[in-house]
Amino acid sequence: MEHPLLELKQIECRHRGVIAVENLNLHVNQGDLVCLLGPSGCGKTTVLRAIAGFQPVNAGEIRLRDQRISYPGYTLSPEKRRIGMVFQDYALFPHMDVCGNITFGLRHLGKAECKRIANEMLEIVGLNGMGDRYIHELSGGQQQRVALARALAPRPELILLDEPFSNLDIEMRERLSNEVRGILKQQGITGILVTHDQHEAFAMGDQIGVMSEGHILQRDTAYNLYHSPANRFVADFIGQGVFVRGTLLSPDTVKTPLGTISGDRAYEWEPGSEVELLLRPDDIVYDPDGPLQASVQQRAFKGAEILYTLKLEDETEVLSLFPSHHDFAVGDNVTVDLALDHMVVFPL
Ligand SMILES: Nc1ncnc2c1ncn2[C@@H]1O[C@H](COP(=O)(O)OP(=O)(O)OP(=O)(O)O)[C@@H](O)[C@H]1O
Repeated sequence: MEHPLLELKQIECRHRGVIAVENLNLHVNQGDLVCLLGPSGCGKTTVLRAIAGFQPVNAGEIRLRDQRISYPGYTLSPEKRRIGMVFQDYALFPHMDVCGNITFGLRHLGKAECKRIANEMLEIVGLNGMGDRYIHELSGGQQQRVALARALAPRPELILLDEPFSNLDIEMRERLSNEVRGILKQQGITGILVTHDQHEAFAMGDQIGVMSEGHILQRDTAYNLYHSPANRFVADFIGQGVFVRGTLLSPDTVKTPLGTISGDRAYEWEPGSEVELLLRPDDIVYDPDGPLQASVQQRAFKGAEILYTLKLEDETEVLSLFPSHHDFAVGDNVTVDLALDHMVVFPL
C-alpha cells in the first residue's frame, strides 16, 4: 500500500484548555488535493495550523513522510517542515515588489538565483512580466497568485491553503480555484485546502473531509458526499434538499407522502421504522404528465435552471430544479415526477 505523505493520527488540539479538534485522523497521499470543509468554528484552521507547526497537538501525532513532526510535547518548527502556506488575506509585503515577495524566504540564494526562481514562478501562476509591480498595483486575484507563487517558490512537499479565495468575487473565486488546482496538479504538489464554501471544495478537492465540532464526519468525493451522505449533518451541509418523513416497509422500500419509493440501498432497521428520506432538487423533475400535483411557492432563477419550492397536495414542501425555459410564477400549478437515483434514508 502507498505510504501517505502526511498522516494525522488521532490528534487533539486545545485552545486555552478547550478542545477544538478531537480524535482526528487524516491521511493525504502524494499528489492529492484534499479539502477540509465545514461551518465556521468547526476546527478547520486549527488542523491546518497544527500541520504547519503553529499549533501544538495535545494528543496523537502528525507524520510527514516518515518523520514525526508533532506529538504531545514536541512541535517541529514551521520553517523546518517544507510546507508552504497561502492565507485568505494574502499576507504580502506592500513595500516590496512582486519578485521580492515571491523570493522573500530565499534571499540566501543570491540575487540572480532569486530572479530566476521568481520568473519561473510567475510563469507558473500566469503573471509573466509583472515581477517589478508593487502589490497595490495588482488586482485581488493577481495578489492571490503572487501569494501562491511565494508558497511554491521553496518547492514545498505540501501546500496548505486557508480560505484562499474568500476575498474574491464569485466568478473570480471559481476561476482561480480551477486554475490553482491545475497548477498544483501539473506541478505534482500535494495540497490541503480549508474552506466553508462547498463550491470551492468541489472545484478544488479530489477528496473532501466534512468537519463538524472538531471531527471529520465523512471523507469522500464530492459526488459521494452529495449522493451518499453518511449522516444527517453531511446531508444537510452539502447541497440543497429537504427531508420527508416516511415508513420503512422493507430494507429498500419507503412509504412517503410522495408514494412508495424503492431504491438501490438496503437499510437494516426494522420494517415499520419511522425514517426521513432525503430529496435533492434534482430528484424531482418537471413532467407535464407526471403523477404529482404541486403549486409553486417560491422560485429562484439560476440561469440555465430555475429552483422552485413546490408544495405537494398533502402540504409537503420540496425543492425542484427545472430547465430554465419551464418558467412558472408563484401560485402556478405544475406536475412533477420523482427521479431518485439513490435512496438516502436516516432514522428519525
Ligand atoms: N487562539 C485561540 N484561542 C482560543 N480559542 C480559539 C483560538 N483559535 C480558535 N479558537 C476556537 O477553536 C475553535 C475552532 O476554531 P478554528 O479557527 O479552527 O475554526 P474554523 O473552522 O477554521 O473556523 P472559521 O471558518 O471561522 O475560520 C472555535 O471554537 C474557536 O473559537
